[in-house]
Amino acid sequence: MFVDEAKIRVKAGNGGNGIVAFRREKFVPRGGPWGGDGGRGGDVIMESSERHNTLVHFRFNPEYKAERGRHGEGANKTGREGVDVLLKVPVGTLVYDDETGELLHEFVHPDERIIIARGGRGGRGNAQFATPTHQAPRESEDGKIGDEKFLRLELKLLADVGLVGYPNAGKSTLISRISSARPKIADYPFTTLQPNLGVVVVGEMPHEQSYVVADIPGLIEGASLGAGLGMQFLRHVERTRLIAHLVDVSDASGRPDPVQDYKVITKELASFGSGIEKKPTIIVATKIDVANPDKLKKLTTFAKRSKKAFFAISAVTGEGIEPLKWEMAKRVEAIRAKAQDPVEEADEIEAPKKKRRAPARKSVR
Ligand SMILES: Nc1nc2c(ncn2[C@@H]2O[C@H](COP(=O)(O)OP(=O)(O)OP(=O)(O)O)[C@@H](O)[C@H]2O)c(=O)[nH]1
Ligand SMILES: [Mg+2]
Repeated sequence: MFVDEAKIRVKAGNGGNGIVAFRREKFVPRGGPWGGDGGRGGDVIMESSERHNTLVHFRFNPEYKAERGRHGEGANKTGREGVDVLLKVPVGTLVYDDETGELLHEFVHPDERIIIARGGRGGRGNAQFATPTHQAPRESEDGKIGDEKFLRLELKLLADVGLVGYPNAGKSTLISRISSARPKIADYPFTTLQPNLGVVVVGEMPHEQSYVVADIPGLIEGASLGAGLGMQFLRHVERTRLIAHLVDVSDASGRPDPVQDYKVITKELASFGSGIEKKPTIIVATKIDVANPDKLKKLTTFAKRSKKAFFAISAVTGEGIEPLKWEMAKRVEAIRAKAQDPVEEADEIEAPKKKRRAPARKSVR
């Protein structure tokens, strides 16, 4: 099970206090009460977005506070409302109350919005307490406390990029170089028996981007007919946005022609029948530290002719790894942005209202 998790604290703004004030002007000898109400505290809002696919940004920054409402002012002026805080979460995120374990919300669609912590209401100023028999009230209310919650966010990871290729092509080695996944790596085929998912982060906070890469067992000729192991795992790359097709250009592959290798695997992908072979694909030549120059040249030429993006990497020297990492980020981002074109208006869903924890305090001055 590939689950991303983050724990955060959210605090909505407290309401501003209402105040006690009386009108005092030169030609108005007994001015009435005119203390304004406090402003409402800001809410903490969560919204699902297709731009995010992991929760890593919450692990960098686990605390979110909305602004408090300003206190009321004289002349019956209501205090300014606190500014809300908006947290973007990936579609599929589950939000739990970390203290009770209760599931508060599941984001199913893009652009769903909930108030996860509600700002406190502003307190009333003394102007609001005036009645015909009580014309100079000296009472006002304090603002109410904004909600505070400890949340656990959970997300089942879906891969953005699928690594495919023959066994031993270097798929697991690549994922271990670019993410924190630590799969088993060995120089025999079918080392990977289970798919591995890794979260790749590029750039610095707050401009970082992250995406999920899936490393699956190698494919071989005849995989679609049941040879090897890889086919049953192709469903993990069925929904990815991008394929990185790794081709070994060293002599370690034991096969003479990398272009032929590429074609064989592509044919197997096509036999799976869900259009994986038609996904945007980057061709990646691997093991260039020990490349057979003829093989590398042949694959390079082929990629150029077929107008496919092409990268050559070595997991041993690190050559080409950074550019590939960024290119994948760029493409994933572009495909996400495209997918995000508004298709339908999502409903606004509000979190169930919760009882206020702090009762209104009435201050008499
Ligand atoms: N010289 C060199 N060896 C590499 C490179 N990348 C991977 N290898 C070696 O190639 C062998 C296979 O690497 P893996 O990453 O396990 O290959 P895989 O594609 O995950 O293989 P399967 O899991 O069997 O499909 C290992 O011995 C790695 O050390 C590289 O860039 N240069
Ligand atoms: Mg592997």
